[in-house]
Amino acid sequence: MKRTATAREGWLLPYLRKNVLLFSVVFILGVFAVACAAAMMYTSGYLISRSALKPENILMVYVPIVLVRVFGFGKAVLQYTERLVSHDVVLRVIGQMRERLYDRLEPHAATGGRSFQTGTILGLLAEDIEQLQNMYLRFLLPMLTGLLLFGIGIALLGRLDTIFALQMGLYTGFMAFGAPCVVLWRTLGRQVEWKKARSRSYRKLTDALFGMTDWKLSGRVSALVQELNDRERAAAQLYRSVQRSEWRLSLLTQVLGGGAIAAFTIWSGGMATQGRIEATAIAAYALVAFPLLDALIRAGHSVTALPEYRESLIRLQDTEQAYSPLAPTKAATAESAGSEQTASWEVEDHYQLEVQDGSFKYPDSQIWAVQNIHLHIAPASKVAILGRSGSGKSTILKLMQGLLHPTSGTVLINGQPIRSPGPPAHLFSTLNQAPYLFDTTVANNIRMAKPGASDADIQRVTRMVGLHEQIQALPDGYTTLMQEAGSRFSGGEQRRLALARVLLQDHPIVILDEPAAGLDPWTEQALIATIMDVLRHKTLIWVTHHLRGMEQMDEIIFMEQGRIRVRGTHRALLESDERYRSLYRLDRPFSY
Ligand SMILES: Nc1ncnc2c1ncn2[C@@H]1O[C@H](COP(=O)(O)OP(=O)(O)OP(=O)(O)O)[C@@H](O)[C@H]1O
Repeated sequence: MKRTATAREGWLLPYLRKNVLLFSVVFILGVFAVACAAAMMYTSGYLISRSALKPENILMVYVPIVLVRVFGFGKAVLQYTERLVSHDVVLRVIGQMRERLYDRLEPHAATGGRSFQTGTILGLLAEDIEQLQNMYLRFLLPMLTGLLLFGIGIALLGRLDTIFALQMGLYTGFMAFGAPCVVLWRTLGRQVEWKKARSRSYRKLTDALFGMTDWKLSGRVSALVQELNDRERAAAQLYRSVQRSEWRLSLLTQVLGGGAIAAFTIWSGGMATQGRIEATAIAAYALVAFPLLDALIRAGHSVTALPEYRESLIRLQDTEQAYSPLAPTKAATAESAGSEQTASWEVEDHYQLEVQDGSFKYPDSQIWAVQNIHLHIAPASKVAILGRSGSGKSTILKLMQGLLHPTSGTVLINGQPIRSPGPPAHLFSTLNQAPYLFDTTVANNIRMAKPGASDADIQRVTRMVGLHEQIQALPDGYTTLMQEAGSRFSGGEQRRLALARVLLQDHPIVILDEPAAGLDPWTEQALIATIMDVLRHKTLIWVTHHLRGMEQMDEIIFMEQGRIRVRGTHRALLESDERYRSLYRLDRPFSY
């Protein structure tokens, strides 16, 4: 519920609200730091003028001397503290944002995800969220400080000379905000284009890295490098053009700032001539403008980066939406409305999965991915889902895990309809054909499934999957480094290590997504035998194209174009279904 509200409010407000106290402290520190700088310049100006009048006694300028030191010291301390607190709070916020995005993406990673583009995701996690850090540090906080000081400065000046205050208000207002807005308007298109080019570059680069072997085999690496270079160059050209506009803006504001100082000096000279201020205050008025104008210019400049922040925000919101579980059916929503009782899967040990007349259509598709599915998977039962590519096997898995919600019909766990954000992650483990082994020790690779697991726990599961002796024989036993992507282990051994992870996790339902694909028949047979043996007490849902091991399943479901074509035990299907029989013959030519 809380998560949904956060998603609705976007990526800025919830974090501002959550850390309002710390943000207020940063804002107050920022204002006081500039105020201290202004006070130091004012007293310095006064001190210079007073000293020029040759005071008879040093004691006559003693107080301004002390004040200059106090303000100078105060400014440094306040600025340092403001940086410290602001970075602390912003880094916390960035951490929370990355966690939020990760939570959204993680469930989809387990099942392959929807249009999962690693480059886009890396770009989001690294660059876009980083941009939002700047949004707080370089835009929001300086802008608030700048506006407040601008208001106070003009109001104080207005007490001395209303006309001059109005003129300066308009002049500095144009300098600080008007000129950057003009530059923003002129560079808007190029900024958006640059941001998109960067994002495309990220995508292309990660795509190229993943397919590097194929690029090498096709002998086209130099063409790829050339294309990547061209993209980078085009993006850099756009960036340079935006930068040039910003440098011009910088020059313009510095010149206008110089004009403001000159105007102040002339005005304060006039005021002193009229006897409305002391002559010693002329320099003070001229100097006090420096830090104030500086804060104002910084605030104004931050406006030019707004399109970048906006692009990052849009991309984050789009990704969050694309990876959120799709809206539950009206029936499921009505059933769950107002019921705050604990879902039964949170309290029971045995899990029963049901799909009642489930159908699903992807939002951008005209055809049903699955239609009128009825399934009942009892605790510890073994069910295989077979079918050609595109027949709807993965969609059923996603429906059962709550990653998708049926367009019509219901999915239940222990009699409770699954509703957003889906059943807890500790219900399902997945064993697939490409487990990733990280470049750390063998023990750590297994322990990642359950971070607190002891060495004895790890050895128990490696014994179960038949790898203990082999691991012990490695140069450093369980602390041997895995080497890149587990290259010291064969394909079959890598799957066994992944099976050890699944055993350590000890979740009640295990999804086997072609875990033996690509292995030779003997290794495949041995692996399947181990899987069936060590996971015999768990619910198994096995998605496969092959029929090896089907004898051991309680039910085989044969999918075709999103529907269940036939179902039954291996023996029953062999007897009754010609298609299944011929497939079995093809798959296992020597055993039938
Ligand atoms: N994100 C998506 N958007 C639109 N259509 C989709 C999407 N994912 C799958 N489909 C379509 O839904 C149907 C079922 O796809 P699904 O991935 O469930 O099949 P599958 O049996 O798991 O295939 P495979 O064995 O190749 O993984 C297919 O027609 C597929 O094109």
